[in-house]
Amino acid sequence: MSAALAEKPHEDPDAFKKGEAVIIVRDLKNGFGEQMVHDGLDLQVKKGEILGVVGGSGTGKSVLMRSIIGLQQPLSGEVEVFGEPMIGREEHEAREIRKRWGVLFQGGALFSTLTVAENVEVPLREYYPSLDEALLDQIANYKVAMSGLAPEAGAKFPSELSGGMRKRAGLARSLALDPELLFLDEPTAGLDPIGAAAFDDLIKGLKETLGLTVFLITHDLDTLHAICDRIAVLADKKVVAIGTIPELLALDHPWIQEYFNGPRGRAANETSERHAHDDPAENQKRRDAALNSAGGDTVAQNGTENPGGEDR
Ligand SMILES: Nc1ncnc2c1ncn2[C@@H]1O[C@H](COP(=O)(O)OP(=O)(O)OP(=O)(O)O)[C@@H](O)[C@H]1O
Repeated sequence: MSAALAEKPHEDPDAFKKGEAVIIVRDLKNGFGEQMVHDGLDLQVKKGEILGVVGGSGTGKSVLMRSIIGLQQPLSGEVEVFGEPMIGREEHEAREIRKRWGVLFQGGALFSTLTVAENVEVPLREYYPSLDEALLDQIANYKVAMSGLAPEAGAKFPSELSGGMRKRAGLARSLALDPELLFLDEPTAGLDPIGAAAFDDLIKGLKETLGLTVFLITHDLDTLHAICDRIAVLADKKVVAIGTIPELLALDHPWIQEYFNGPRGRAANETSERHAHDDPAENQKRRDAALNSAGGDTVAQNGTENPGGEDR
């Protein structure tokens, strides 16, 4: 689908064939008191894609995610996930749909009095109360490993983790129920560049191996270049454009031009072009090295904080 400035109130409802769109948002309106956050927002997320959601601070990216997952009651509009209407559903119906997605909130949103493994077990206990303790532990350990944490991390409390480890622990919990769809709210915010690149690789790897669809809110230009299939731009209370980076760059929209063509945007583009010409084996080595030096494993093994790097 090519990028288009959404001058009309509704995105093309036939943009994807039936069943191809995992999320459909139509004519969404959200507001708080006098302030309208969304006014006629349309969006479709295609099965199997990583959709990056960008926009200036306060444009309503998190409110959009909260509306889709049912934590924010919109003023009006429609939200469909997996072909199921979400607004006004009975709790027991919504629960069955919720089971099919995982969410990583900005700070990880871990329970501070539970260990990482116990945090991962929370959704398992909620949805499968008859699972025995041994199986719960086994599943939790598996999810901890999938998230790139060392086995020792499962027994740690969130306060004993670095920022990078907390993100991975939150990711482990979001994977607990084998989701088809992942919501990630600024997953690389606050990570040093190496840790952020390793996290990007982890998400991309999970998407490819598990066939996940990913709704990814981010400000991180490197993430957009490295792993997003398409990008939706929020501005003026709606999705003003959606497409690949080259498609967005072809648009004459001041925020888009400033964002992708400003100094940071150009630097991210150059980095991604450089990596596109890398040898795949070298890329793998780079990823392994990044993973080993990222906050995650290092901290899990020696219990010390990730030696600081600047946030990206
Ligand atoms: N519960 C709430 N009550 C009142 N206003 C809210 C509430 N939640 C969000 N808002 C307002 O809605 C607007 C959009 O917030 P949101 O958190 O979605 O922005 P965002 O695009 O995710 O921003 P950022 O990039 O800074 O995280 C903001 O002006 C915010 O103050």
